[in-house]
Amino acid sequence: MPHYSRRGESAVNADASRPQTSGPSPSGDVLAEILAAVRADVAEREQQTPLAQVRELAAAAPPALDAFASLRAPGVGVIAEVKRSSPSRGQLAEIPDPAELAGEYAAGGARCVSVLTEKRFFGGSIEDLIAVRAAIQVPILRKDFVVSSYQVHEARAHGADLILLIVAALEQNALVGLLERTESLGMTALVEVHNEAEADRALEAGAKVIGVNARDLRTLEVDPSVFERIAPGLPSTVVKVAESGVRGTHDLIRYASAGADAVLVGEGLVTQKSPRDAVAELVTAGSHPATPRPAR
Ligand SMILES: O=P(O)(O)OC[C@@H](O)[C@@H](O)c1c[nH]c2ccccc12
Repeated sequence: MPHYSRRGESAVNADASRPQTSGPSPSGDVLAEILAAVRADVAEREQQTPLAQVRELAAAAPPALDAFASLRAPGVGVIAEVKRSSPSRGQLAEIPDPAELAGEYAAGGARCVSVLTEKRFFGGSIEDLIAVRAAIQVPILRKDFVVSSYQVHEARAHGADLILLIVAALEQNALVGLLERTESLGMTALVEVHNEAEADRALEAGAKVIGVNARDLRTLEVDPSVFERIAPGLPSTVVKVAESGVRGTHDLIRYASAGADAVLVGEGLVTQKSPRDAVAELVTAGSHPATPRPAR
């Protein structure tokens, strides 16, 4: 399988379009840099709203929607992402009204809507999550770098149904604890992996939904063959999500034929004139995959 990378996606080219807020990575490990910033931001929010208060808000929130059931429905689901910028691509879209964009995604048939809430590198916020929750009824993924249970309660308090847990960002006991916390609040965890060792850790932790990210969060390089390598080794009971690098229906079909139950798409949607039509096109391609899907 040839190495597959798109123009402008290599770590070298990516540096030129980094947002001002992040700057070049001094360590060469973008994930470590993001995690340090996220820890500082969480500590600051916790000063303002203590954990006890966020727990109460989470307990009082309307119950989470069953994202697991949505993702298991027939056909390849589309998780459409509200994504303003990224460390690899700089600013992608302004998105002045994330609720409106989410409404377009839902109207186009998105199975779930992902909201990036990380501020410094992705230009998101909890306010985006709140606004999107008020606008749509489909399950919502809080997309962030979750390192503490504070963020899990915070997500639930503001209406998230799904949470991203990145294996590369967490020690195994932290991963297990956060997964349990997510499920105890009625939410689903999308557990993200990028290689076989991480996939093993996700399964050991009890992940029911596994996302294979084609982008290496340390170097930001995208290689869609990573999904084709890892997905066949996952049990058929696990919902498989292919993350990153979907720019059109051919990418969805490629992931579908490797066993994807859903694809997570950011850049390929936010840069479109009609995000609704772009989602609908992917949804249609996913409901009649050209290649037969492997039996489950
Ligand atoms: O814009 P893309 O190539 O469609 O990628 C979307 C999504 O996979 C990407 O935003 C993502 C996957 N895992 C993450 C973890 C953190 C931040 C972002 C991500």
